[in-house]
Parts: sequence; C-alpha cells; structure tokens
Amino acid sequence: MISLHQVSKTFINANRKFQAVDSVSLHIESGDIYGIIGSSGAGKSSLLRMINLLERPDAGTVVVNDKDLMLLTDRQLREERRTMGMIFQSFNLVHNRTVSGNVAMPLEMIGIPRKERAERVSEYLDFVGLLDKSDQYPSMLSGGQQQRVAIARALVNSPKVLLCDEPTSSLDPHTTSDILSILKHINQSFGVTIVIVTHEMDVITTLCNKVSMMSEGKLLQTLQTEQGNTISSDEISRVNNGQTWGKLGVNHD
Ligand SMILES: Nc1ncnc2c1ncn2[C@@H]1O[C@H](COP(=O)(O)OP(=O)(O)OP(=O)(O)O)[C@@H](O)[C@H]1O
Repeated sequence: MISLHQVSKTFINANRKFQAVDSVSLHIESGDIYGIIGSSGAGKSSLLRMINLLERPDAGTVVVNDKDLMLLTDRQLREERRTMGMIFQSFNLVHNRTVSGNVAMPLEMIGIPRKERAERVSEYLDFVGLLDKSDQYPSMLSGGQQQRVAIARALVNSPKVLLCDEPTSSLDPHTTSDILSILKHINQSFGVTIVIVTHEMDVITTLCNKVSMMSEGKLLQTLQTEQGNTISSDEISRVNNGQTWGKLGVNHD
C-alpha cells in the first residue's frame, strides 16, 4: 500500500548540508500499524512527512495506493493527500475556531454541504467522545482532549492511512494509553492503516505489528508480526540482545 524506495533528504542549515534521511526503503501493507522508533534527530519525522510529500525527497520514489506521488500534478497530489490523515505532537488545532469548527475544516475545503458537514462532524466527535465539547475552543480542553479533536479532524474525510507524528509525546501516561486505545480502535473498526513515529517503546509494544528502528537517517532493522498482534518487548530484547536498540538510546526493558 505504501512503498518508499531509497528515499533521501538533505537539509541546508546555515550553509551546511545535513542528511536527515539516507536511502531508506520500507513497505507498509494495508491494515498495518507500523511504528518508526529512534532517538531525537534520527530523521523519523522527515521520513513520515515524505509519505504524503509534505517533505519532498531529493531522491527515491514514494508509491501510495499504486501511485507514484512524485509524478502527480499538484491537483492530483491534493486528492491523494485526502486519503491520508495526519496528527502531530502539538495537535495543530486552529485556536480561534471551535472544536466542531476545527473538525469541519477538511470538509469545508472540499465543499461538502453544511448539513452533511454537520452530520459527519458530530459522528466523529461522538467517536472520540467529545460531542459535548463541540462549541468549546481548543484552549478550554486538556492535551488529551485536543489530540482527540485532532484525531476526529484527521478522520472526518475517511482516510485510508493515518500518519501520526509523536502523537503522545506531550501527554501523561494515562492519557497516552487512552489515545493509543483510540488509534487501535480506528485500525480495527475502520481498517485504517497507521504509521506512527515515536521515541517511546511502550507505544510500539502497545500498538504496532511492525516496527523499524531509525538512527542517523537510516533504518537499522525492521521487526514484524501478524496484523492484530503487537511486537512484544521479549522479541525486541532477543534481537541482537537489544544492542541495536541500545544504539538508539532507546530503553527496551
Ligand atoms: N525543514 C528543515 N530544515 C532544516 N533542517 C531540518 C528540517 N527538518 C528537519 N531538519 C533536521 O533534520 C534532522 C532530522 O529531523 P527529524 O525531525 O526528521 O528527526 P526526528 O527523528 O523526528 O527527531 P525529533 O524526535 O527530535 O523530532 C534534524 O537534525 C533536524 O534539525
């Protein structure tokens, strides 16, 4: 469903080149919950953002739903991006719009009529348990509630893929667990493929059936199990006696 082939990305900072992603290839099947784990600066977010071409690779190919995204026109790319929702560590809500106003935004952009828009917004706010907060503003909500609004907004267009960039990194453990349950439910109930970037091992062992470890722009290793199961911490410990994980600065216990 998603294939990255030898993608690379170099940024230029203060006239110095920095290779954030170095010839990475990976394959994600429909229905997977695919984790990308690594320490800060490993290139995880850049890699994730290349899946929907928010970041354009300097080299390599990005194929989603059998389409080579680099070959699409701007208009075709906009359409293809609608099949991919995205959520972020900092939620990225629009603060001068209400909760329902935020969730309605993707539908407004494609001209869905008001009545249908209202129905779909209510349906997804109900799904994330926030229907009673429809008329509130983001600043009146907790971090976990704001992330649930962002999830509703990402789902309202019925995407096939949900891209998650450190979605629980600014949340406490209890709220993290709530958000991970919602993500699992989205995968199981709607068949949405999930790609999640994290530096937290618990996120991987709670949620993911595949995980790639990233360091210094490269994928070091990928582990996988059946869809519907999660990679166990035992399995992770067995690989190279955990040495690869240690190299990432990630605690695998
Ligand atoms: N738009 C950009 N311009 C310049 N440098 C960038 C840009 N985006 C990322 N980088 C650099 O590329 C490297 C990889 O960043 P990236 O955000 O992909 O890593 P990460 O593994 O997600 O780290 P973190 O968990 O800290 O977000 C970092 O050194 C970062 O400073």
